[in-house]
Amino acid sequence: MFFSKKGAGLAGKVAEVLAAYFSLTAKDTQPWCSEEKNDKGVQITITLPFCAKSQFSNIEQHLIAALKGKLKQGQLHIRQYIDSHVTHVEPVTNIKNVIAVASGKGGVGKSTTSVNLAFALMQEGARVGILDADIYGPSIPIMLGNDGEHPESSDNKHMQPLRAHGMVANSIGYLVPQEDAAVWRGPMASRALKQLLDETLWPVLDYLIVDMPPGTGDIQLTMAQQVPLSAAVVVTTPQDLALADAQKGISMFEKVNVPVLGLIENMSYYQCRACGTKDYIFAKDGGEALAQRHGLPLLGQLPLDVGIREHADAGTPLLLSEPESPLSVSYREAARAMSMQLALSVEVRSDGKKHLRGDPIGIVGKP
Ligand SMILES: Nc1ncnc2c1ncn2[C@@H]1O[C@H](COP(=O)(O)OP(=O)(O)OP(=O)(O)O)[C@@H](O)[C@H]1O
Repeated sequence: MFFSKKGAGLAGKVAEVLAAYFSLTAKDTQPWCSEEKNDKGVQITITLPFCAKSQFSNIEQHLIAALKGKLKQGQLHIRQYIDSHVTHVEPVTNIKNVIAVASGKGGVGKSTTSVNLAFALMQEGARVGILDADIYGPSIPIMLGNDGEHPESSDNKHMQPLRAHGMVANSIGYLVPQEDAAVWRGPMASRALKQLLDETLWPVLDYLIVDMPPGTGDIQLTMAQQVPLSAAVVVTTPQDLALADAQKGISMFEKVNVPVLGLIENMSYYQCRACGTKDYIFAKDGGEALAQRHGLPLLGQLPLDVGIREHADAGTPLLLSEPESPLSVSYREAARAMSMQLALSVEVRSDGKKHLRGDPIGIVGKP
């Protein structure tokens, strides 16, 4: 068996085509491509550092067509491996990347986006969990359809995460009545988040999506500092008021040195089901302009859609109920863009996999 030098031979050519496919440079894609000679001939393996499972067959077809006869079906193997990325705080056992989903303004669809993004990442082949840090208005239990359930604990110190539709989750909403958490002061709220994060027996996860409380005040700042965030995503509507607050959200993460991977514009437009006309209820392209101003990618633009609201209220995740709908396709595009942006723009942890200990003892089943 023989592995070629990265960048040479057929693997080098594959890297070049792959670079054009993803609008990157061959320097970016060369480390993903390796070549091996065995009794079947030259075999090429591509290891993507982000999740994009739904695109594997498109990528394969594109490469075979572009490399005209040099690469054949059965010669190419595509897989993905998501690394842990650097954080300023010690990582949480078993979690490779904690990603905050934040918004400056309340009610812009941050929780809805968190849940749909989490399932979209899962459909792209990542192992994903969700943590509801919206201590004052936890809505994840309703959106996952398991409101009223409680985490189990065998030692009164650690909790098993809840499981819903293949996703692991925890939320203050599973632990205390909402009226109780609503009156907590800042330090208690941040302590609760830290406990939820540290005392849940998370299985190995590529991404833990954290639905942050809305706003950019002291509580959110403390949370952003205490949680080992690899990065953040900011959700906004295109409306001026929401954009001004989203801007504050971006600045808050900059202040605590957490990279912002991009913006998601929610409620971008409403499309009439009868005539197809698009109405820009909250103004047009505000998210795009804000993203441009900050040199950030616009990861996605989602419409105001009754289906998004209905699935959130019913606890039947849109991505699972209607996986092929244009909305689900848009969420998966946003998930791939987010995952790719993390892989390309944030450094990989130098101490590697030390914090990955396998499934914690006592955990039932796999995610
Ligand atoms: N794209 C959308 N289309 C239709 N309804 C939406 C969309 N996004 C969110 N909603 C609805 O808007 C309401 C607010 O959404 P959500 O709870 O996700 O916002 P939030 O920003 O997390 O709110 P909070 O500030 O309370 O945490 C919910 O009723 C949700 O179902």
